[in-house]
Amino acid sequence: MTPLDRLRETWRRDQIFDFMLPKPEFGKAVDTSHGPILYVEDVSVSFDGFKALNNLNLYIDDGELRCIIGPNGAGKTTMMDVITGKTRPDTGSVYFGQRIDLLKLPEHEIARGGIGRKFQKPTIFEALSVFENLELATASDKHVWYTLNHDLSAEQRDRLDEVLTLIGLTPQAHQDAGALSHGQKQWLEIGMLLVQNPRVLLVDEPVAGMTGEEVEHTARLLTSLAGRHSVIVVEHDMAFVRSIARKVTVLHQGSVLAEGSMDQVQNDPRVIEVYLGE
Ligand SMILES: Nc1ncnc2c1ncn2[C@@H]1O[C@H](COP(=O)(O)OP(=O)(O)OP(=O)(O)O)[C@@H](O)[C@H]1O
Repeated sequence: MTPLDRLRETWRRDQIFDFMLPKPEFGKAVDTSHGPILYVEDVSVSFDGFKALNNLNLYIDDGELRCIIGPNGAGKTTMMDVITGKTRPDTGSVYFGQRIDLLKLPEHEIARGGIGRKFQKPTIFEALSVFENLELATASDKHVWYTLNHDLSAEQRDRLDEVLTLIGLTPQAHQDAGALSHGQKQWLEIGMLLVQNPRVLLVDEPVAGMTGEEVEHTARLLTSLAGRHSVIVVEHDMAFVRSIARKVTVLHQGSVLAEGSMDQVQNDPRVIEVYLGE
């Protein structure tokens, strides 16, 4: 890639990344004194009369790792869309901690305010290095050229180094992100969310298309995040879910069908009938 291509790529304007938008101040005000960090209560969403979510109730505790499974069309993506403000429910309430009503906030404020979402397809800057991608995601001034030409504070640099170690990409820090493997790109994108210190991370099918080794690395990464972040993982790969699961929620027809340990839900006859017996 020539320097001119690199410049063009850096100035690419076909995507607005959440991290380019201003950061609202409510992140630290999230009240988790009663345990949950997310309250999804009696939420229903209809598309042309079809109920994608049907009185869904879901509570995620501060710092927990929750796996969400369920057959195609169960409402998993719609649930994430509601939490992140992409879809507004017909009825119900969604709170971030006890006080912050997510239904009153636009999507970008939810993202910048502490609820990060990792889509299946990575959206990294391929022409920039791994480090520069993280640097951009960290920055408070979102003008790309400004960010890449101004020094990080010692604290920001420490956080970046910490995240590089966490995602296992320290040796690749100065490689172009475009040259990374599929799995490494996914970890970089998780890293770009982590440098913003989200309270909640929603991760959609993180291991799709990964090699066995990459799957293992992803399992270690996601389990290491629990405690400091609340992590919600939507995944169809049952071996992977088993390897990371503490508590599992099974969605079916827009509602919670079962919830509990992996062993409990795997042995639940209703779950076997609608999902695991497929
Ligand atoms: N924008 C939309 N317009 C109409 N129907 C929709 C829309 N979005 C989702 N649906 C429908 O709502 C239902 C729930 O979809 P959703 O994508 O949430 O399920 P899912 O559990 O994520 O499925 P998958 O595992 O296949 O990703 C499906 O029947 C889907 O076709």
